[in-house]
Amino acid sequence: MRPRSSKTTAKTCGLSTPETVDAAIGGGASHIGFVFFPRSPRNLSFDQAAGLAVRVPSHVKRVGVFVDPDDALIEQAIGAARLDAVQLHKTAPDRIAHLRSAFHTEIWAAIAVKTRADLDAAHHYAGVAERILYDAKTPEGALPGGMGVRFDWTLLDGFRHPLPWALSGGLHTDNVGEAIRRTGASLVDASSGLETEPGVKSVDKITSFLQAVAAS
Ligand SMILES: O=C(O)c1ccccc1N[C@@H]1O[C@H](COP(=O)(O)O)[C@@H](O)[C@H]1O
Repeated sequence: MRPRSSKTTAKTCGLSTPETVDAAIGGGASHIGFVFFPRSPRNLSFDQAAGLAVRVPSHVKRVGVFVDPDDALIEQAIGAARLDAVQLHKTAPDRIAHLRSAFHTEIWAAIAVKTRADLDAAHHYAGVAERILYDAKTPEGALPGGMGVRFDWTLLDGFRHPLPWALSGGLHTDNVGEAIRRTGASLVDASSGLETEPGVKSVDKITSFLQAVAAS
């Protein structure tokens, strides 16, 4: 059991319809994630992202999810979806430093976690990212996120976080309360746990997830 200084907030990720964006906003999500990765079943075109982004009020932050993106993708996505932050998977610290100085945007560095040693990568992002996202390591060849895989939350026990952080990987309505109590996360992030099939978000699952976070 870990102490928390304030209520936990939630990012609902991989949204692709107006109904699910509205459900996330109405349910109290602090962040909404839009995926820009062609291999993902949640990938958005710039036009789709622009249409969804206009529904999001300013108190809810728009986060773009990328896998080692090139500059052109980031630039177009930031413009289309009016992103407040970018979440970068499999992106080296020097590359992140470049993107940060080129685009002056808030950066979340995703760390893939399976063992305690994996956490040490977080230290390489101090000074170049605003937040670490601890996500589960997925199987070789699979998408680096959005797979519903969780990691052993006890690995975070006693770890000295170099930056503000968020917890993700396999979270859903039935385990998010325990995840928050166990880790003390102040921000949690879920994607596939809010779906009926890959890429198809459920309004009911989004609503119950956000209720579980609020009740924790
Ligand atoms: O959601 C995706 O398709 C995705 C693709 C590539 C990188 C990250 C992706 N999603 C992120 O993965 C984590 C965990 O997802 P899940 O809850 O385990 O399904 C989450 O942060 C998503 O933003």
